[in-house]
Amino acid sequence: MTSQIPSTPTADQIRRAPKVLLHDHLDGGLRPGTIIELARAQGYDRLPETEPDKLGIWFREAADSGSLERYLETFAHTCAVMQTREALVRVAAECAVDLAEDGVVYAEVRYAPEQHLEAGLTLEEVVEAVNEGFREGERQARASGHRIRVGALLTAMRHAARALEIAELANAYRDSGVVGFDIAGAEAGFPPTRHLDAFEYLKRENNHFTIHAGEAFGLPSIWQALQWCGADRLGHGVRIIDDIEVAEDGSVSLGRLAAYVRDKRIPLEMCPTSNLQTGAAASYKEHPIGLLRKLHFRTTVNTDNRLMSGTSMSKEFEFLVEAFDYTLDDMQWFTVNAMKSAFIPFDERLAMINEVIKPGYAELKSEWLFQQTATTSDSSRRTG
Ligand SMILES: O=c1[nH]cnc2c1ncn2[C@H]1C[C@H](O)[C@@H](CO)O1
Ligand SMILES: [Zn+2]
Repeated sequence: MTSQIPSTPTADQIRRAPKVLLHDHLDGGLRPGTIIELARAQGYDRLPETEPDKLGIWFREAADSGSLERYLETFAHTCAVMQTREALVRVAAECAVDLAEDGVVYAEVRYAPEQHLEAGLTLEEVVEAVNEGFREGERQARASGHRIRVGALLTAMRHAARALEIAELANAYRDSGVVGFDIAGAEAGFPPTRHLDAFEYLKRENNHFTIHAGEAFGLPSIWQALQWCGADRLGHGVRIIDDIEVAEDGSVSLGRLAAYVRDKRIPLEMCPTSNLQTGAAASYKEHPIGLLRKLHFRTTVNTDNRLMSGTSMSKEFEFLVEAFDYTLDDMQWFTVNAMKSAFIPFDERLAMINEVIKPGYAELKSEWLFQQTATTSDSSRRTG
């Protein structure tokens, strides 16, 4: 019999637990201090604050608008300072280091190369700079005792018309650090089928892609992403809840689309705090991830934009532990789900699960078991 560890993990255990992150934007995760330094060095004078703590708060509050469109406006400042090779290398390296220090062992970090061309870089130079930064960050993390592997996802902006070009770029770099493709940006009015040529190209190339869908717009967006475009995963996908009915007696019935998503094991890249900010969910307790996890959808936990949401993988798990009483077993379930859904080869995913994730959780659980015996024998000595 496998034991179910009932304890609520502490913040320290959550941080030390191995975590896997599939949905994190490079331009949504800069350190506030880095933005300020890069802005000074580059003569960018439009930052709303020039002191790191205040700038961090400004991003969070500005992103707290309840609207995806207003949330996205804040990226003008981060993209503005990510236009040179040096800036991109630095931001990518710091991203890998910050994730590793937070206990993330595998991450797929996305960005839109087309948003980093203003100072004259080519698309290829952008990809190479970010790759160099990720490799540098992995090295720095290893030197300070953390292990992380970071793959890049290339995003095309859904309001623009460069998706095929970016898909070709992702394909060209698939053996050099880029593990897949994505589309992002305002969802309403920009359905995924606008970029069908890019998705069809990637399918012909046997390549992988995820699509932001079912975040600000509902079921039609998810349906198109899966049934027209053939997405391997859904970015957010939170609105799949609109196709699930819970009756007063607690019985649950799934519509055809929700059943398809669950039965086909389509990974949902859920980002709770981001969803609260853009109005896709009202509170952590009411976030659909609770029900979706119970119903065995292939749910994963993600950060989306650590800067705009003032979050980290550990914080997202802390919020969920608080809202749903999750245990280390639940955390491991989400983490294994995420690793299974990654875009790297199957044998490498399996090795991460068996050699890194499971042993990491086993160690944390064994600490808990020893604490239990210590507490029990202490109290039996006292009472005996
Ligand atoms: O949650 C999101 N939904 C849609 N688009 C997003 C989200 N977070 C970030 N983006 C956009 C803004 C970034 O500039 C772009 C590439 O990372 O992706
Ligand atoms: Zn996103």
